[in-house]
Amino acid sequence: MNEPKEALSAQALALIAEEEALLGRVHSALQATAARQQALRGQPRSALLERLTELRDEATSAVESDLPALFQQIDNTRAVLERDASAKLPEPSTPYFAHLRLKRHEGTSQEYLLGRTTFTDAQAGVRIIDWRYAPIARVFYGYAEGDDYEEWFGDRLSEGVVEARRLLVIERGVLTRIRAGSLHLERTAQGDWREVSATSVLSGGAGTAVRAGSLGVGTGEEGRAARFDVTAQLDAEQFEALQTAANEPLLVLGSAGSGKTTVALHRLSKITFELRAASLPSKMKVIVPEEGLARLSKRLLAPLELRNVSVETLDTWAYATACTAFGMKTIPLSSDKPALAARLKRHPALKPVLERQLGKRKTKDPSFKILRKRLAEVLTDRTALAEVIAASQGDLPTPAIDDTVRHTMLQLATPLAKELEGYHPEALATIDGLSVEDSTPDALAGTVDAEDLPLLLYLKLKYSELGTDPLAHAVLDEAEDFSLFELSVVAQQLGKTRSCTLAGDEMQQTTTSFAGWPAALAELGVKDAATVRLSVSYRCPRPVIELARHVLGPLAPESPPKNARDGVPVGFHHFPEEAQAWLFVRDSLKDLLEREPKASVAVIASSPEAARAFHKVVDDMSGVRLVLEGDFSFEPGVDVTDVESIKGLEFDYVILPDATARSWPQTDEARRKLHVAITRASHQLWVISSGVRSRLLPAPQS
Ligand SMILES: Nc1ncnc2c1ncn2[C@@H]1O[C@H](COP(=O)(O)OP(=O)(O)OP(=O)(O)O)[C@@H](O)[C@H]1O
Repeated sequence: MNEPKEALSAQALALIAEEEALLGRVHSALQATAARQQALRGQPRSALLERLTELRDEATSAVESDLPALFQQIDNTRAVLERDASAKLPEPSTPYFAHLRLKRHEGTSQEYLLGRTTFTDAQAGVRIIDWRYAPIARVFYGYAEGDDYEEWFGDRLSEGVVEARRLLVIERGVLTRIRAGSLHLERTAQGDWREVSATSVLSGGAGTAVRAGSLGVGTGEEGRAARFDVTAQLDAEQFEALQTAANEPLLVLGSAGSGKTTVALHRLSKITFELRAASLPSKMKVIVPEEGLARLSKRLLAPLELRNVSVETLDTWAYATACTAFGMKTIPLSSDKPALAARLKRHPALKPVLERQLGKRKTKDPSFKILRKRLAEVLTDRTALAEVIAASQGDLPTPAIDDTVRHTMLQLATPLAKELEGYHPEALATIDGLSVEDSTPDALAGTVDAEDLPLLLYLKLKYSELGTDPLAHAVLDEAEDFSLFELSVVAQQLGKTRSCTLAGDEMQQTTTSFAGWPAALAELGVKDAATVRLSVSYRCPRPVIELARHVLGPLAPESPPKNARDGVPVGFHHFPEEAQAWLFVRDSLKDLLEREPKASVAVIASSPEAARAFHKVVDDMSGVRLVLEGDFSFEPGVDVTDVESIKGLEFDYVILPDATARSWPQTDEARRKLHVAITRASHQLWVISSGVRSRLLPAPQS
């Protein structure tokens, strides 16, 4: 629980009074403007000008007592003339998220509120500026309260002191939180204000030291306070990254939870605003590797007023692009494929082999059928595949050759349905009602894998164009998981536009596709992209970051992220048997859900099979969901999921239920995946093991 302090200081009381009065002024000004817009909507500009002249004439001959009312009418009419009567006003429920007061050296003070819609009412002393383009926003993001600032706005130098810099939460029109430097105030459910201590805010609400042995730091209690808008919290490094020109490519790097997605999506918002084309969102695309992150990105885009931007997973994007490029309504996809073949098809080592094998073949605009046949020739050529394995330098094992050849041969077979054409349906009826080829190797006949689509598109590009609509900007999040083939197709969609944002972290690659940033940028045609490296870790507390670095071992970057906040120690729990371990987790989850019904918890297993097995232990508990296809609801409760589904996501609590040597062996791939799972925790992490503990974890302390 956040313990209220006894009584508020005079400084805190003055601050609350000032901010509440300011919000009151903003609401009145917005209400008055909305009423004026309503009253004058539909009136032609000429009528307004005429009315203004009349009022001025009246004022010259009016008696003194009538003057205030006349001046008021003049002001109103002028305000409407200056402001388009249909111009969008800030949303009164959340009109702004920050307050800045600057005292210039020459002595004048000026107040600015930061929001998403510009609004000025000079008479009421209200000025809301748009964080995306107002030059003064640079002062807000670049300086702290009390700092001297010095900024050039055009050719004018502005100097002074940042007198006030406050983050605010306004919920349904009510001010509920204020943060001014180290002073943090919160409105209680009863409507009073209390001061919250900095440590309790950082640790998620509990404010008391929590033993590693108990799960729960109070983060998901009833009545958890709304968060400050992340737009208000962007740090100077992140804000600077957003200043990259709209038509330039940008690579955003940084450790897990450093704000790469945040920067990429805010850049999208800024570019949309700068280009100011109403139809633009349809030409913007966010592409991410997995469904879970696609869903999260959509949620994050909503408050940035980018609901219409298309967010696609690599698979859905490749499928839609292939359908358009090959003029097909549907493409039959296999429902089952060997993991090793899928890895081979994404590996950069395949590219030179594919190019060499197919480079000699000249055909003008080959069809899907022809390209598929040519690709299959390579994928069934054992000598060519052996070259790919050798060039992968240990990333791909030799059995990948057999798996790929066998699988491709099955896909090349004529579908049984086609062979059986002409037979009477009754002769083909099966006992279980399924089609004759279902669940047999024949089910693969005539299909392609999702991984084949980028390869086929890449091959098509060798001979012709894609024929898809050009993109104005593309965000590629978790870009370390994009294959060179996918990047080359995105490059074609961007065309001459080089406007794109790649966000990534080489430590988080969970597939075999990463070829290194220089190769990725070259494939995308943006070798010279500006690169920013975000250095502050926001999501994870220090104990979690330390464990994540330990797990990476020799792969860990030299310097740890900066400014990690303190947090609860990681809980390590070892049991002789899995059954005991899981019963212990079940009881802990039950207890946690009772105490903190608003908490978000992820149980992240090493594989979908392990997630399914664990789920059986808790499937009778309400608020527990098995999520294996990325269909996260982001509701409070427990998501039982696997490591392949959670890239880019975050949860209050994370439990790793199978931290065994078998699930997490000493390989680079396991190190990176375990690191991804660990860094999803924003408050507390539990690592559960049974039998032989994973050697990637620190030795238990005796
Ligand atoms: N400047 C900031 N101040 C406070 N919180 C921030 C800031 N920047 C980002 N965050 C928060 O940190 C968390 C992680 O941000 P984000 O998901 O953008 O990181 P990421 O680098 O993309 O993570 P990952 O590598 O796991 O994909 C989010 O909750 C986000 O709102």
